[in-house]
Amino acid sequence: MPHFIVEYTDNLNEDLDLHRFLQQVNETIIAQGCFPTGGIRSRAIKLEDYVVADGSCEDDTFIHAKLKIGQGRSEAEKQKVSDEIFALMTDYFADVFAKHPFALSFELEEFQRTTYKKNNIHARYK
Ligand SMILES: O=C(O)C/C(=C\C=C(/O)C(=O)O)C(=O)O
Repeated sequence: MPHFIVEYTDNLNEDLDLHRFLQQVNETIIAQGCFPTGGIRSRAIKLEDYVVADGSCEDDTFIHAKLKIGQGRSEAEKQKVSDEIFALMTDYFADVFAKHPFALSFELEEFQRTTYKKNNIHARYK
């Protein structure tokens, strides 16, 4: 299951349309052609308890996203999906960057062990 998980600080709440962002993330992942559409699960998690830097600025904000995938993709495939997702994030959150003290980051992580899975959504995309 490619899992896309984005965490965001709650002081960004009013500035974000995360459903539209997650839709675009899924479209980006599907367009790669190497991830099963029925396995893609994206979600956003609002952070209420966090500290940025030395904690002196309550207006500090951040967004961190992670794409978790199974093993087997080439380095080129992993680099391409990472580059495209971070480009989307940079573009999508450009207004946030202009308006707030803001840290944006992304990582790709591979599951180190086989995941346990049972998923009947795949049948829809066969
Ligand atoms: O292999 C994995 O665990 C991740 C994965 C796909 C998973 C599913 O399709 C699923 O859970 O149904 C992947 O393509 O990276």
